[in-house]
Amino acid sequence: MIEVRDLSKWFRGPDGGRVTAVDALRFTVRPGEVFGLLGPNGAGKTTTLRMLCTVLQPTAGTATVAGYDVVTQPSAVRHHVGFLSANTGVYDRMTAWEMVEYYGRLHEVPPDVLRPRIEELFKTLQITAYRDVPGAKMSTGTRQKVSIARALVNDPPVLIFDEPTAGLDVLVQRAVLDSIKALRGRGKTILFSTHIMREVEKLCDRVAILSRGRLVVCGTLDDLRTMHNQPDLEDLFFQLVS
Ligand SMILES: Nc1ncnc2c1ncn2[C@@H]1O[C@H](COP(=O)(O)OP(=O)(O)OP(=O)(O)O)[C@@H](O)[C@H]1O
Repeated sequence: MIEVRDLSKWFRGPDGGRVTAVDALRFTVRPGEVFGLLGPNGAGKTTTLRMLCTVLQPTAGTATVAGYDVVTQPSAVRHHVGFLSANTGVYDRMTAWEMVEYYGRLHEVPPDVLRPRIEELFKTLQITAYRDVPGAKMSTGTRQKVSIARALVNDPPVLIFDEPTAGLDVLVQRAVLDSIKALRGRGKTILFSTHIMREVEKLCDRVAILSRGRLVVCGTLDDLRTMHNQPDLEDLFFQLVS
């Protein structure tokens, strides 16, 4: 479960003024649900996800992830969340296996559990052939799949993905989306940001649309279409954020 209550983040802008990146956000993501965060560039999606992963400190408000407070219990949050972004680090000199194993050890996964789990993840993500290939020699798609394996290695209950399919070809995109669906089937709480409406339509149980740091609307796609009398998601998005 993810619970976000009046979460805000301000930055100091280049002119010394205040930039409100995230403004009093409120939403809940439940186990077994895929929740999509949509919004134009600069809407505050990445800042929100980074606060939930404890990479950034909120300026105001509260958030809990898997029942742990992001400000007062950051290390417990990190143990219960798998985070993935388009540029999650894959080290050039480590092989796929070494990298995922390293993160498993960091998360204190017992050795007898770790090996079969990595084997299973590599099989599901179809990267077994790359287990001994170093990061420097991997394609973008393979690097992203290794990052997914890394995010899942400790089997966290909550997954936070920032534009997980950015820059990937359609085959890898589909593999990533299928993995997300399978994770939902296992009762994971999944929050992800995207610009791709097709992904949202295929995957999201509920969405929140952000604009200039504020939540403009939140609900199921059917709710939003009915509420705004607009069957086309892209047109609806345009109507709400422009
Ligand atoms: N470290 C920072 N210092 C100052 N301003 C920042 C910082 N990080 C983000 N911002 C500002 O906060 C706002 C929200 O940025 P954020 O990256 O969260 O948006 P986003 O919705 O993820 O955009 P995109 O879709 O382009 O990734 C923007 O105005 C951005 O310029």
